[in-house]
Amino acid sequence: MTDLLNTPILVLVEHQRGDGGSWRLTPASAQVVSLAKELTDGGVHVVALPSTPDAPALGALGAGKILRPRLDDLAPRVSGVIADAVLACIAGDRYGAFLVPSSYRGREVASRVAMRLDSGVVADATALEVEGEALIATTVALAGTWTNRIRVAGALPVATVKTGAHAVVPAATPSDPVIEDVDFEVSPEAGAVEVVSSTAESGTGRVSLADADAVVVAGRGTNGDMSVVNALADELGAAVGATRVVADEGWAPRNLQIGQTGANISPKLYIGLGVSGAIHHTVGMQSSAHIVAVCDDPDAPIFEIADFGVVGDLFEVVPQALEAIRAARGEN
Ligand SMILES: Cc1cc2nc3c(=O)[nH]c(=O)nc-3n(C[C@H](O)[C@H](O)[C@H](O)COP(=O)(O)OP(=O)(O)OC[C@H]3O[C@@H](n4cnc5c(N)ncnc54)[C@H](O)[C@@H]3O)c2cc1C
Repeated sequence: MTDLLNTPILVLVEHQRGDGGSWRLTPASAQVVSLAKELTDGGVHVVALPSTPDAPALGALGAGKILRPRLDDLAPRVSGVIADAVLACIAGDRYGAFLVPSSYRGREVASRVAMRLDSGVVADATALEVEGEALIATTVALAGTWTNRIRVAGALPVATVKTGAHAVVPAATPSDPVIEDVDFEVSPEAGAVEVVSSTAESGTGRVSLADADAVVVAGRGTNGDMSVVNALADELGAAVGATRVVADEGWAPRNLQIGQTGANISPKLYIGLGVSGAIHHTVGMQSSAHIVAVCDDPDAPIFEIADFGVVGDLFEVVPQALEAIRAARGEN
């Protein structure tokens, strides 16, 4: 059981467009708000960027206040602009910590905010607790062989939290969060960045890598045949990921690459198909809760971190697995 802070925690939350075009709180943000609630009895305030934030979802999680920076025509894609907005929000109260989901932009904003406040920052925390009045972050390193507990010091401890590090926990008493508009000045360095163009990636129709509870990952062993990977992902409602080899070969888009030079994921379930488990890949998935591997090489390093491994040809194993899943669901 963690000690508690007695000051509010500020969380920068992310939204995505839902059905009908309204802004919906992302699952990763809901997880961080739930985690923050367990670390303080001073309440949780959030910084939300859309003009119509998802107040019902934030209320269900017990957030007390929604701070809405006046972005007007400023670009929310520029991390310097968001850091300026967050700093203005922080100035309005005495916060005990600032937390952000571990997205690419989240890490950038967190480090900018920490630098401007001369505070410590930890990226990709898999757990947070309070000891006395100190925030302690847990991170994993070196292919999951090391766990670090790091005390985050400074005026306002800052941490980015990995997706899947905490469950979404509805508040015992839902709130009706107050929405407060916050004016802020854009710093010269943020103002010096201009978004020239911005193009939405065409959706795959699947859940995104960042928000997925389950991810099926294609390795070189697929030899470019993504059909089994897609079939298993669709059966499980999972996202599809890829190793760098698969992205390099053009068998999957680059934004699906997981690892040192790709995305960092920690879903409840990771399934690697024809993935050897090179360290450059495993650094990006080693904190997944359950790791399943199908690979024909019994000496592949993926089996050292797998909870469940099958040594075999993925083109024989996956169809059998699909049949078994459908039979268990009574679909056959
Ligand atoms: C600086 C740097 C950064 C890198 N960044 C990344 C990164 O971000 N992400 C990343 O993934 N990699 C990265 N890499 C590359 C990384 O080192 C590995 O080369 C890569 O992860 C290997 O991908 P793989 O597992 O798909 O292929 P392989 O290592 O070739 O493994 C394929 C496995 O599939 C097995 N197999 C073959 N056929 C079948 C079959 N029919 N059924 C079952 N199993 C089969 C093989 O036996 C083998 O074990 C980086 C490398 C460098 C140098």
